[in-house]
Amino acid sequence: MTDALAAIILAGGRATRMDGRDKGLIPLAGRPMIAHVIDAVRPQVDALAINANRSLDAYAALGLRVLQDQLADYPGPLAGMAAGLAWCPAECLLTLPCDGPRVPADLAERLQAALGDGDVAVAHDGERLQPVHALLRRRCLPSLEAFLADGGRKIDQWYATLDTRTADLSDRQDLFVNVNTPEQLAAMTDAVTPPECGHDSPSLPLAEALARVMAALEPITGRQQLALRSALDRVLAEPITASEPVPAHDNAAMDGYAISNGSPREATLVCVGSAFAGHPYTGYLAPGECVRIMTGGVVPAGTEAVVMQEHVEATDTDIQVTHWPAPGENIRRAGEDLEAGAVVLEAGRRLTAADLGVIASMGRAEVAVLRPLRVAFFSTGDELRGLGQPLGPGEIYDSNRYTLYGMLQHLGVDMLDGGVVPDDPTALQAALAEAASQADVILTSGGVSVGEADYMGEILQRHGEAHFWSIAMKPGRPLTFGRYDQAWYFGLPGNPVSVMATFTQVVTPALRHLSGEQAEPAPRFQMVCRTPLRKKPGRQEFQRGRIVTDADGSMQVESVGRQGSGMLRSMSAANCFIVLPADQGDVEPGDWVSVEPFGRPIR
Ligand SMILES: Nc1nc2c(c(=O)[nH]1)N[C@H]1C(S)=C(S)[C@@H](COP(=O)(O)OP(=O)(O)OC[C@H]3O[C@@H](n4cnc5c(N)ncnc54)[C@H](O)[C@@H]3O)O[C@H]1N2
Ligand code: MOO
Ligand SMILES: [Mg+2]
Repeated sequence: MTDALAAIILAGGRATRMDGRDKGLIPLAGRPMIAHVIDAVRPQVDALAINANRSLDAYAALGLRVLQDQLADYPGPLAGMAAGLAWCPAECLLTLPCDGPRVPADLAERLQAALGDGDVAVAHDGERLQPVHALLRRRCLPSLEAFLADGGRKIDQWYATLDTRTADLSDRQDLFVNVNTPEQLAAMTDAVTPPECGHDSPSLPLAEALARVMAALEPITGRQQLALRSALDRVLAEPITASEPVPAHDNAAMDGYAISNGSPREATLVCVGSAFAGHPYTGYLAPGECVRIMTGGVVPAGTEAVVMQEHVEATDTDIQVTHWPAPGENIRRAGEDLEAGAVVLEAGRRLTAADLGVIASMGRAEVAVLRPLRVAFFSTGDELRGLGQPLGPGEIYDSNRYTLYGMLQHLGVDMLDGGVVPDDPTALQAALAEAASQADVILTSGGVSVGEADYMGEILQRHGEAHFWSIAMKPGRPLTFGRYDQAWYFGLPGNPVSVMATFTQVVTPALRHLSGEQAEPAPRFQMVCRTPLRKKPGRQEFQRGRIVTDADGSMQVESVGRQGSGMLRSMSAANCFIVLPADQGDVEPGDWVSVEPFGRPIR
């Protein structure tokens, strides 16, 4: 790269082929077509943006700036180029279409070499100019704006007014192949899938997919005022502040005697009264005096310390201290638990059992929480039967709705179970529309891979908004995220273990965020693995493991055995995921691994 370069990928056109679908977002080898263009261009330029006029959120979710045409009615690529030049933070702007994913690594360099001191360099494929594959100087913007204002729409006509150079790219024919028909899409899929990677074709790291999901989601804001008990597991809508100190008074931590300040150590102290919990002693302790006090009793004024009754010799009227306490010993100070005015619990906290107690300790009977998230879910597949029905040939029972039910229940959401929907686009779309009319989030399982009965992505693409990801995670590679009407959509892969893995790793943090929760990621620990683990480098794996405690009390982890993504029993037998990084190979006994335990013992 010589001079600073920016690029704009043109996705603003009105698609007239491929059923009018937004070309850049059509899935190609598991990812939106434009993602392939982005990957190829990004290393060649200093700044990169997308020109689009619809599906703006879907484009923005790719992590790039999205620029819309300034002119109405899709006047063609020139309007996108104008938007790009107006934004262009560099001397020159590379332009290229979103539906030509096979961008050579030297495209920018070749155009730059041809540009010299001209205004624009345009690619030539050996037969004709390819006008949207161009490198423009930023100084062309006024000329372009004037051309458009005069009603100019033809790109070649505008180029004719400039110092236009030609870049011979006839040896880079792949660049000019774009996708207009399903057949071309199939051919392109083969072309962009490197044969040596096969099944593990270009994929997105899980962390990246999660970051994209989180960036897209807007937490709900509806509130409810609830009685304290009903607020368990709900998300606080506002911070809780202590109006009074807790405890309100200095009080005894032991059953024994409050002994007065300045009493000589050998003295016999006269017992002048009692301070039981709820029954304070109201007088002042003078030197040589003590008060019988019970745990929780208010410490009288003039007290130096509380001595536990095991450390005195007592008669009915006086005591002799055998182990003199340090000043302040066994006194719990006012405000040591909660200081007056302090924020005790932050907004966004999901209330635990301990939190209910803390709030109760301040005397509050009600709290403001966010409304529960409404999550609709259904299973997809012609082979699925409900429980209790007889199975026909090739049929299986639907288990995903039961694991989803369990995991959603633990997240405290309101659930709408949509049952099983067959692999039929009309029925699936109707189910999505129904779910979207009632829920904030729709979860489905199955039908998101590349099979001929995998319709979910296509339906979302036509009627909603979809991002298809091939995530470098095992199990759980295919995942669709998007929107249907106003509802967020997660299409989980059908394999039962994949459902649970993608749910814990993507859906759980997403639902927590949508619920307004300020959630911490699930904790992971390093542990020695005592069984061998088979692992091919390529995808981050979530193998099912069991944490076991040794005779000496130290924790180790072992595999639960076979790890197929259809073997749900492996999840049942496990109490943790063994999380193996993408580049990791086999694990030998004694190697350290990262472990993510399931569940939380207290919450
Ligand atoms: N040619 C390729 N095939 C597959 C790929 C691939 O990359 N290329 N990916 C595989 C991976 S990895 C997964 S995961 C699955 C995901 O498949 P789908 O999301 O399309 O799900 P289905 O095809 O509908 O079903 C897959 C599997 O799961 C069973 N299933 C589905 N729903 C349920 C349910 N509710 N309860 C129990 N079992 C269910 C279904 O019967 C299938 O056996 O794609 C691979 N293929
Ligand atoms: O990702 Mo799939 O879940 O390997 O079976
Ligand atoms: Mg499938």
